Amino acid sequence: MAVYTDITENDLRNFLSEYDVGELTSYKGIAEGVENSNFLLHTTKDPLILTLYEKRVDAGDLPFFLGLMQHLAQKGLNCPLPLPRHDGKICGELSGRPAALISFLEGMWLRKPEAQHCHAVGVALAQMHLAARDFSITRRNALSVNGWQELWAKAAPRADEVLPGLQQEIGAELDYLVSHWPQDLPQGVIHADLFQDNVFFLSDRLSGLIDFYFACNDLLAYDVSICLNAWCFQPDGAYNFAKGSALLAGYQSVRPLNADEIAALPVLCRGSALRFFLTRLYDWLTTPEGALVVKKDPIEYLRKSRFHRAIEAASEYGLEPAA
Ligand SMILES: Nc1ncnc2c1ncn2[C@@H]1O[C@H](COP(=O)(O)OP(=O)(O)O)[C@@H](O)[C@H]1O
Ligand SMILES: N[C@@H](CCOP(=O)(O)O)C(=O)O
Repeated sequence: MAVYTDITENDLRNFLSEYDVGELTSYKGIAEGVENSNFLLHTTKDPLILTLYEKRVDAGDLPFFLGLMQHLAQKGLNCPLPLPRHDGKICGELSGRPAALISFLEGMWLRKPEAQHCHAVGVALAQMHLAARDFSITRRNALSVNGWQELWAKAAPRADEVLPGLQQEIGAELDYLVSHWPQDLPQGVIHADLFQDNVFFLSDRLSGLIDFYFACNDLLAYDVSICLNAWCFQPDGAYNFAKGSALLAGYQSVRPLNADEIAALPVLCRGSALRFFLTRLYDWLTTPEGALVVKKDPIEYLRKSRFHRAIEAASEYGLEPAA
């Protein structure tokens, strides 16, 4: 459960008095998510999500995140819409944290997605990339190669506590990525965390995307690699070629990858596997016992990283040859 900051009913009512959202009838902490504290609010009007932004979210980035959601929604993408306060601002403060109200999105995330869902995710990711092309604010990816090095510097001394030999293995992988990371691929705004829990479906239809709090400007194909890692492996760790193929075909049906992006896919997948390994490892080592959050397993992403190191060409991910 991710509720790091608790709120009192009184403070919440004061916070809500800045908005035109009706009267609060109930609220509860949401037992999902890792990064921020989320609450589901019921009011005499529509249900709402209240988010209190926690450690990895810099308050200075909120205009980017919340503005991006507004921009994407205006372009027809189904994502939560931040609500404006009476003074026009879309962010306030609650229990000492920056806080915002966003619209409630109907749908459920899929525990066992199939290839058809992966296809829909590929389509939605490419649509997001295109819809964000004229978004005017930019944000550097704080969790790209430099950010990985910073995280690793903090986690490396204790890495072998998690698995003997990790310090040597990850050090070598990071060195490889630093010297092979692609620079000249198409860039734009990426979601950067489009995992299963951030994509809602109603029945088999994709109904919306949430959680734009890692979004940033980076290589568009890197976002594809994040989705391959998040959506296309089986619980036993095996890569699912049919899902990978479907996700890539869905993406390419909206935004075809160019030859350089295709050639770079294996190294991008190595990078995104390492990125999630490192944040999970850091959290694994630093989250206090008893915190109300389910820690995610770094070793899942170590296995994915190893898998990608053995890949020689993007076709092994299920990429259809160009027509
Ligand atoms: N706009 C929304 N509509 C409906 N549910 C939401 C919405 N935003 C968040 N949630 C719920 O809260 C959970 C955690 O949200 P998320 O943004 O992923 O948190 P975190 O940033 O902490 O990872 C989601 O899995 C979902 O259940
Ligand atoms: N997707 C990341 C963790 C971030 O969690 P989210 O709830 O914000 O998606 C991971 O799996 O490591």
